[in-house]
Amino acid sequence: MSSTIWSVDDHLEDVLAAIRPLEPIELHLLEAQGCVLVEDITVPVALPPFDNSSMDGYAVRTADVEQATEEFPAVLTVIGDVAAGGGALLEVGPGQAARIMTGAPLPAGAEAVIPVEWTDGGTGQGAATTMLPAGSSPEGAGGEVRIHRSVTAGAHIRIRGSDVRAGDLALARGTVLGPPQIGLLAAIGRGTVRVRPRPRVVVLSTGSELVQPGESLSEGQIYDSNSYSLAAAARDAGALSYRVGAVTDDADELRSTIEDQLIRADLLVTTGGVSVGAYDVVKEALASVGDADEPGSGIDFRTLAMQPGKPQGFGTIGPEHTPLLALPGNPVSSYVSFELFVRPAIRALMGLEDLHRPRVRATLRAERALSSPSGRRQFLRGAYDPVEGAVTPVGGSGSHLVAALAHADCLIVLAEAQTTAEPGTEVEVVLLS
Ligand SMILES: Nc1nc2c(c(=O)[nH]1)N[C@H]1C(S)=C(S)[C@@H](COP(=O)(O)OP(=O)(O)OC[C@H]3O[C@@H](n4cnc5c(N)ncnc54)[C@H](O)[C@@H]3O)O[C@H]1N2
Ligand code: MOO
Repeated sequence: MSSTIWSVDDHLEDVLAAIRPLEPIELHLLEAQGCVLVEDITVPVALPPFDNSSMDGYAVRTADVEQATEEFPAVLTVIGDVAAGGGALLEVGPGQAARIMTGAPLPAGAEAVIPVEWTDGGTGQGAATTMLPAGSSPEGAGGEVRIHRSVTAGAHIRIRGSDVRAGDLALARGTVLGPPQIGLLAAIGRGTVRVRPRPRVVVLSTGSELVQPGESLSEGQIYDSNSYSLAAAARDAGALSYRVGAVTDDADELRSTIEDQLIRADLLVTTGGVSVGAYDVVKEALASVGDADEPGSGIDFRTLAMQPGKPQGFGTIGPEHTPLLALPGNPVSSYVSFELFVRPAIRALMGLEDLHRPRVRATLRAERALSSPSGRRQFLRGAYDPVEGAVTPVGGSGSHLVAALAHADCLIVLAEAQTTAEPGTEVEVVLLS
């Protein structure tokens, strides 16, 4: 570890400078959720593809219903049914109506649709509330219908191409595919799209004291929470995450585990073993994984001007120069480090433009002033109140406070030069959700 102290911003810049967006691949729609589109998508067929009804009702010619009222209904002959997805179309002539279902193609001759509630539904009674079920006349509607209201041409009709027309740009490259975008792609018949894939992120924790949840603890042992929180955080950031349970403090074992994992990793994250202790195995193991003949490879261990998260390792390893971030072991330190450095790296691999969490200014709501170490940017856990634009600290500054972290939804940022923050003053807040 060099004696230089790095700023949070310089470290982030170095991390992002080493990240290249992943090569695009063709994915099925649902697998592309959350991914960035790398092609412009043109509409091949108009939406809707044909003029169709927006209501269950009767397709009519407007001249036939011009004078229609409930007292003096227009009486039309029903020539049959048009159902959504139906085949051969009917033709509506003067004095005629076709019973039509929502989404069904408008038959030739018809100019508007009268909702069934504005008719007697063919019953000869008063206003209908619904159509008679098809089961009661399987051959389709016939007889007469009494129409109680007039309509103008085009009423209750969705015109072909009124949503998008063939040749329109459906989605531009660079679009992030959320549920409505995936719906549009499906609606225009696209089954697959070219996107940057989700990065595969391998998370492994180190420490001989670590036991997997569900097993029993012996004296001096603790449960491995980092590999869980960070695997979940990686998934939350958009990655496919692979959690590797804790590796003991043995440099050879760690090196061989990392080498084994490289095959399925676009990014590796380790926690623990980066400080100055005698068993800080990550530093020991990773000092020699870089290829000495390859410029830029290898892991650099640094001290950052931040709290928590002071010791950090970063570099690339293996034949593919896979980026690796070695985060400190304290649970809050590893989580905050993930938020600040790993999450943006995952998003950069995905080709997203927006790499960072939103930041807001909020009024500090606290019983006493907060203190922060001089020369280090402090990230305290907080609860943000968007209605009041206020933030309340949750727990203290200790980097072992996992329970407080679980009850926080933001980080309160105190700048390097700031050693106190008085209640009622404005502070910077990073929103975590
Ligand atoms: N003499 C010094 N000691 C320490 C310094 C220092 O500058 N001088 N820095 C402190 C800071 S700050 C941090 S942060 C930690 C970083 O330590 P390591 O990255 O080497 O992490 P470990 O020693 O392995 O563990 C630290 C702490 O976290 C617990 N831990 C580790 N992994 C997990 C896990 N997967 N799940 C839950 N908890 C975990 C571990 O048991 C330790 O309590 O160093 C300080 N020391
Ligand atoms: O940097 Mo350590 O992360 O202060 O606890």
